[in-house]
Amino acid sequence: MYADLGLFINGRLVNIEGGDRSSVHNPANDEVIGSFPNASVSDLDDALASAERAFSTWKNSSPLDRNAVLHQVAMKIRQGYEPIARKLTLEQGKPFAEAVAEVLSCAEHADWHAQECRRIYGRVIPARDSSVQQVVIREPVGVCVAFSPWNFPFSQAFRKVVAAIGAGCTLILKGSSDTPASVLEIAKLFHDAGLPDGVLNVVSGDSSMISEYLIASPIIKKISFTGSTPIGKRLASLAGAHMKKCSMELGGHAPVIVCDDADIDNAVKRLVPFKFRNAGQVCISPSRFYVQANVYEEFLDKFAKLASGIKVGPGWETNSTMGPLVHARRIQEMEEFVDDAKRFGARIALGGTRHGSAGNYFDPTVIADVPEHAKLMTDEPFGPVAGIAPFQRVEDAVASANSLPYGLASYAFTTSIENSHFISRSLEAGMVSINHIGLALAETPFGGVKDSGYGREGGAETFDDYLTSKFITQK
Ligand SMILES: NC(=O)C1=CN([C@@H]2O[C@H](COP(=O)(O)OP(=O)(O)OC[C@H]3O[C@@H](n4cnc5c(N)ncnc54)[C@H](OP(=O)(O)O)[C@@H]3O)[C@@H](O)[C@H]2O)C=CC1
Ligand SMILES: O=C(O)CCCCC(=O)O
Repeated sequence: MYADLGLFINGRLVNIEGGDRSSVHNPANDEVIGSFPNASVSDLDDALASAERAFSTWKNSSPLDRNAVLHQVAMKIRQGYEPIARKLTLEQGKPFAEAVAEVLSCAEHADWHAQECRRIYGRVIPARDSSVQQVVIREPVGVCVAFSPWNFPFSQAFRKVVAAIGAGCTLILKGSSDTPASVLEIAKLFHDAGLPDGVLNVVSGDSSMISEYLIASPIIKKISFTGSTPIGKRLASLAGAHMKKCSMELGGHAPVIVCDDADIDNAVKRLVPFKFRNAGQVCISPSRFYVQANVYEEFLDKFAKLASGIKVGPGWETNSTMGPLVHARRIQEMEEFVDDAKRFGARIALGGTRHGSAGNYFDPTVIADVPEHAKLMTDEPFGPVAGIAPFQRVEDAVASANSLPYGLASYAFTTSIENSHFISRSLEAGMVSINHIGLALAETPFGGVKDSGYGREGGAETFDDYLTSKFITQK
């Protein structure tokens, strides 16, 4: 259990008990572990007023002050990550070691944004007339709203928080109803680090009501969403209707191209842990494996063998290397992927069924000879299921990789410079990782193309969506 949760508005935790509340369940055993308040319109108005009031000051804050708060948060994370990680595992299910890694990665995001927020440069444009001065300054867009997902409930919210407040914006943050405690921990960290009241506010409750109400508010100038493509399209159309800036980090269905000149052992060693990390509930999880025909059986055997060593169990058990799926409906979805692949003649090389009868556990699953038109090769599994298919020519594998409307992460393993250049330049994706897994670092841009969304989090681009350029010319 964890203490009952509240809303965090204007620097205070409110609605901690009573009122309209919803329960939070432990995905490992479906036990109730806590509850959170369902924000009312009045609560949302309080959050809007708080963020708007705070923006009038925070927009003019010194980069040194923002730098100090962000570095202080990084320090607090490194000192106090364990209880946060325990709550994360309790509500999301991932192994404790993964939860610790997720929380600690945010200390790096905080440090990166502390450094970068001092480099939000404008520019002077040489004028045609020497008596004229022309400058471009970059200003924070205003009050923002962010919706973060349940799969990385701390880090995916945190990345939005550090970008918004580092740019001088203020923020209303809503996490997933499956994992509400993690985002509240972020608000407490920033409050304790000296972030002024109202710069960061956290609400919870009915996501549809909250997003429709906040996005329509004239106080909100920008939205950021991480989640499914269907919901992303719905929110982007709402943002469009109200002319709000928008950044979307949506679904993916990451292709992996393994060429016959690849180091197969290296590929297997890196891909198996990353495929089954967080039970595959990762938007950049490798999920469509295209393996060149003459190394296909070798790769398949080694991949399935290494995956068979994964220990499925509760995240708090030290020997668990894969936890449950976040909610029960995902079990049914995994079963549909397996049944559909079998109907199309695919071969189950490992797993294929739920694990046990209690908790949302599904066995690590490897399915071979999956045809292009099978559901597993067209729809994002977002679970511990890998679809593998052979290819003859590298061009054919790239064509298959690009055949879906997704374009988030992509991977390739090859020792050929020619293959590496062709693949990395031809893949329609926001991110390409070759011969290793090197994405989602604080200093590198994270985001997609096509139906995987737009905008970037992290890297030198991280503040772009929270700033606007103002051109000033003076004679
Ligand atoms: N890109 C990513 O990192 C993520 C992608 N996904 C995608 O979502 C799919 C399944 O996850 P699932 O949770 O069922 O997906 P949903 O699209 O139902 O929910 C994803 C997230 O969006 C929020 N949400 C749902 N409706 C709205 C709304 N109208 N306004 C604002 N927020 C909303 C949810 O919050 P709440 O739970 O409170 O309703 C949840 O946090 C996966 O297949 C994957 O493609 C999911 C998580 C992360
Ligand atoms: O699935 C997502 O929401 C983002 C994945 C981030 C992975 C990471 O931080 O390592």
